[in-house]
Amino acid sequence: MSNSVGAVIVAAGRGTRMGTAESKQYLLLRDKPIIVHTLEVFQRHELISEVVLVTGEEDINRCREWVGAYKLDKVKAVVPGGSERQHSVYKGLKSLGTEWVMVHDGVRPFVQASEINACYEKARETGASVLAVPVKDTIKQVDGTGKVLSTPDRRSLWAIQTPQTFRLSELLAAYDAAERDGFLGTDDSSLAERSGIQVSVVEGSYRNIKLTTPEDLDFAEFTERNRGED
Ligand SMILES: Nc1ccn([C@@H]2O[C@H](COP(=O)(O)OP(=O)(O)OP(=O)(O)O)[C@@H](O)[C@H]2O)c(=O)n1
Ligand SMILES: C[C@](O)(CO)[C@H](O)COP(=O)(O)O
Repeated sequence: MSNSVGAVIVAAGRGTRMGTAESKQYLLLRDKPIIVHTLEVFQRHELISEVVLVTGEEDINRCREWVGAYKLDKVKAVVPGGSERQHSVYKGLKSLGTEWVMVHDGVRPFVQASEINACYEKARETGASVLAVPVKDTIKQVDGTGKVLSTPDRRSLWAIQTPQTFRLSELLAAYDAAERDGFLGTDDSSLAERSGIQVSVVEGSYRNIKLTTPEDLDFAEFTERNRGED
């Protein structure tokens, strides 16, 4: 059986928490759109044979231009997303033709090649994997009025990142089931979990942040400045 690996990179969000006029995935970092930085990590990676980019309908043309200009020839399709991340991923999965899929947020440009390797190896070994870091803060469950309900044991809590890696056919079946049941999850693993897929964590880095709020851009600029030229 082929073990080809593809990536679905989702970038169809509006970035409301970032609060910029331009969607955050298109802001420039060292003169290059953030989404291009992310795509380049997968373009350079020897494991990845195919990439599907999911964007807003109105952004498809400029994304296709960047695919050409930055020689991102592993990007086989640029497709329109949906109203929620889950809908965007689903559309991307339907356009991919590999045995394995890594789903990755377009606004996580700092993922490392070594992390992609580790995620793939763990998925081959156990069936599915997510990149994650142990939480640093104490986490509390709080009700709608601000009253603390409980303090879960931090040793069992991980902050989940992307990539999230699955057999494409299994993840597609999990997405079909979620659609059928009207289930909406905030990551891909939650759909896989409810379909009975065992998912394992791979310990990653606190640097693989999801650029979400304005202070994340300070971190991104600092990180880029200190990385120097590739
Ligand atoms: N309908 C959506 C929503 C999100 N995403 C993508 O999913 C990733 C993670 O989402 P998030 O950081 O929440 O992005 P936004 O939805 O754009 O942000 P916000 O919630 O602040 O509006 C991003 O790369 C985003 O572009 C997507 O493809 N389609
Ligand atoms: C998939 C994800 O990045 C894992 O941390 C996250 O759940 C995306 O959530 P968002 O609500 O789209 O920010």
